[in-house]
Amino acid sequence: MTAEIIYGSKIAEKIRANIKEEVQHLENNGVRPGLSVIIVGDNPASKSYVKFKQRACEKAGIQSDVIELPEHTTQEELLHHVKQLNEDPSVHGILVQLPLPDQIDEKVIIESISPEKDVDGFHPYNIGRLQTDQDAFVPCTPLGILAMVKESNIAITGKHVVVVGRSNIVGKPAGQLFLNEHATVTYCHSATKDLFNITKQADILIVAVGKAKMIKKESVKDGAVVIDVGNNYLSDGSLAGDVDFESVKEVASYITPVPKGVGPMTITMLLQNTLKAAKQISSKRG
Ligand SMILES: Nc1nc2c(c(=O)[nH]1)N[C@@H](CN(C=O)c1ccc(C(=O)N[C@@H](CCC(=O)O)C(=O)O)cc1)CN2
Repeated sequence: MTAEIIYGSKIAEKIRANIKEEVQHLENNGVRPGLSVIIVGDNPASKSYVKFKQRACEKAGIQSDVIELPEHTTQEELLHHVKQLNEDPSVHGILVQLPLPDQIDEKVIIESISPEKDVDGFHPYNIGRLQTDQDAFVPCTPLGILAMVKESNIAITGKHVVVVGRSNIVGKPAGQLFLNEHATVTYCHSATKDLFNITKQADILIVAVGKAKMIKKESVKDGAVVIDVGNNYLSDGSLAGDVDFESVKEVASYITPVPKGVGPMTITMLLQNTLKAAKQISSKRG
């Protein structure tokens, strides 16, 4: 079997075209969706992700502003910036790029973002709503994964979804999202015993651990759908996923590549969440 490749970049193009139209429509009614991104420090990967976000916003007609703060920024200073954005009526979405430097507590910052502007979907309010299957801002990467799976007409109900990784950004909400779609979900992590025996039982395998090429074909069931969230920069400057693409594509039915797989969908779901925030906030204001 050779897997069908799910190009997130292609699916993203279609969704972004629709978002652009909706943004235009909203603007014709006097509301220009606005996203503010805060980045602290000089992490090169974070800087390039923020650039992707800015460029995507521009193309979709979304107003985007980036606040760049130095590495030594204190938690109080960052809280002050978030507070200002919470109060700014032209800002519909607020995103603090992660990771943050050690002197800042990520959880405190995330909780300071107004839940109605939390387009990353990381605030406990939105996480709680996702967990109780209510409308919420859902974290962009899991939301993008679900959109790719649905767009590829892959059935989810009753399927065994194995999530490798338990981060708050990807692993945990991805499992929750697929549970809400009536999958049977197993989480695996660094303390999981006999990991590859469990990955081999997955109908849909989502890997988000940050270890280049750790999943080989021997750890994947014939016909499984394999979603690779990894973005690992190797010493030669190349980019690798968490899945050994060349080997796993021989046994999987569907596989996402890196790059051009999950990454572009993450950015697209950020645009979608920003549009949703702008619609909700403007309709409340009347
Ligand atoms: N506040 C947030 N911080 C972080 C998030 C997030 O969703 N919100 N996610 C990740 C990083 N991330 C977005 O911020 C992200 C990572 C990768 C990509 C992407 O498009 N990758 C490309 C390849 C990149 C390259 O060529 O260098 C791809 O996979 O095709 C987008 C967004 C951590 N922080």
